Amino acid sequence: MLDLVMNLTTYIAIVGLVIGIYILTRPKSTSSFPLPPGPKPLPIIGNVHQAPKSHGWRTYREWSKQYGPIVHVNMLGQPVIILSTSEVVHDLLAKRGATFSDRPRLFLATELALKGLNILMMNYTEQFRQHQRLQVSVLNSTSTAAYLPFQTLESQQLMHDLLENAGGAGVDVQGIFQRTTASIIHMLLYGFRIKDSNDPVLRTVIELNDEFSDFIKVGAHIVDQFPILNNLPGFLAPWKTKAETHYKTKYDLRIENFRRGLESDDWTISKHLKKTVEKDGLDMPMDELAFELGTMIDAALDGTTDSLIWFVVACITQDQGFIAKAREQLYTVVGRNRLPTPDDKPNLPYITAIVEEIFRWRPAGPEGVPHLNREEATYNGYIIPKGSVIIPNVWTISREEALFGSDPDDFIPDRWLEEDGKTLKALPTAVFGYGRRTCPGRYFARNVIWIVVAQLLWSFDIKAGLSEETGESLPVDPIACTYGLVMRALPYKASFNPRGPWVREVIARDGDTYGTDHAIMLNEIGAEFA
Ligand code: HEM
Repeated sequence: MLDLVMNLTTYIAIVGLVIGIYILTRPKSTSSFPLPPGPKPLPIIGNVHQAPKSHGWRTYREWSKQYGPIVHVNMLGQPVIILSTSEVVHDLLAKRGATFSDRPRLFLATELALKGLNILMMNYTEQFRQHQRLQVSVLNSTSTAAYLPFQTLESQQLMHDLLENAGGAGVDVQGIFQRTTASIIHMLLYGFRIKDSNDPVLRTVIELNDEFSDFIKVGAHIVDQFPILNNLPGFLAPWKTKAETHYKTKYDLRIENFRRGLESDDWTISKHLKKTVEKDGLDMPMDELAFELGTMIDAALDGTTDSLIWFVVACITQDQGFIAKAREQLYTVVGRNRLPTPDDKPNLPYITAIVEEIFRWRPAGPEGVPHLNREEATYNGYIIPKGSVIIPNVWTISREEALFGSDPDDFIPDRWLEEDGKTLKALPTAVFGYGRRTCPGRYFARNVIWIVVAQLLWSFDIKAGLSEETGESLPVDPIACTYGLVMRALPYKASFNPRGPWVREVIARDGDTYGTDHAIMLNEIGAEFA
């Protein structure tokens, strides 16, 4: 017991000493401009005592109401700048991209970036730009158009799975939607489909994503504020083991998937990008390329699936007539003999408006992905110290009343359409980030979500699931969610009942797609790339 107390005392003393030295020797700004306003800090610890323990975006919204669109907080000496309007975030992250495109050093996440193995957390270096060029070559609007047939196929499979398994009392929707998104992206990258929501590859990706989401929380790990603590021996720095275990599991998974992608008989994005690396003579080890592909898997899976799961929450809790409006357009344009397809998109603007409203109402990443400024900057009379963690406060930006109206917490797709009901308004979407770091997967994500939303509304009445015991509707809380890099709705049950006999007929004909020869589809995509 005494040993334990001694160890703890020594630990606290060493950590305290290291922090003290760090604070005293930290470089100070000499600018005469003031810092942006924010909650009043205490000496040394700054605003640590006021920092939200979870769901930070809710506190940031309150702070933005109190202090304005640029808020400064001090986390043990680390400046954090929270941006809360579309104008401010564009001015800094997009227009001043040369300064504002690095990533903060969030130790657990950055450890991988330093090894060249975490693209999301890499600084905006030449090494990062090489990866970005490769990603954009397979995710731009033209390339992603080639994936539409496969995305449609998986959406049909989803309709089939829901028809078979999710009627009556309903099911927990998470696994079914995760399988759909995971299958699309694994098929394109590695050549295999995911046919079961308990598939071990899918479960491992979800677990790693959840862990990473925790690593990347701003202010959650003391080593982020004091990188110097990383020099402590392993037994005093438990985060090192955590990061190492995460890294090893990720490494094995990514290398194995990449191998499968390269050995596939058919065209895959793995093979395509390996060829590009070789043809262009890029200096990129193959494990780094495997990690680039893995970043696409992680990014695609969470944001896309969670947006779909929030859409189901909107159908259950927010219907002020949007479902009827969507159906009217769907049945006029598509009829009852087939499922909607991407070819219908120009004639279904209301579905496009619904997709934009999902991103606004429940942005998958409500605190955005943090940036960091590599130079001191001044803006609107304030100083933004070099090395500040910049948080694009996506939750609040998506609720700007001047842009979206006075009812920003409600789900109203109509706000995206001009009076003619056909033309989409030029309103900003915050969910995909900003400037040089804007999400390269946005075309891919929009396409998947559009197809699934159109087919779901065409096929099913979507309601809350029923209690097995009482048969009563189970409550679905529209704000209950996880906290991390992404905001996932807490598990809930929903039921999907076909709208009529025509749905059964169409899904019986087109729904079960596991007999389809996906090799032909992949090779057609390959031919388009060639
Ligand atoms: C609704 C779905 C999605 C959302 C909400 C989303 C959101 C984001 C955000 C906010 C960022 C960081 C932007 C910034 O730093 O300013 C990002 C980066 C990224 N996304 Fe997405 N994303 C989605 C889907 C996808 C998909 C489908 C893919 C790939 C197939 C993808 C690939 C990436 C990659 C590779 C990055 C790293 C880029 C960088 O660090 O600069 N994302 N995404």
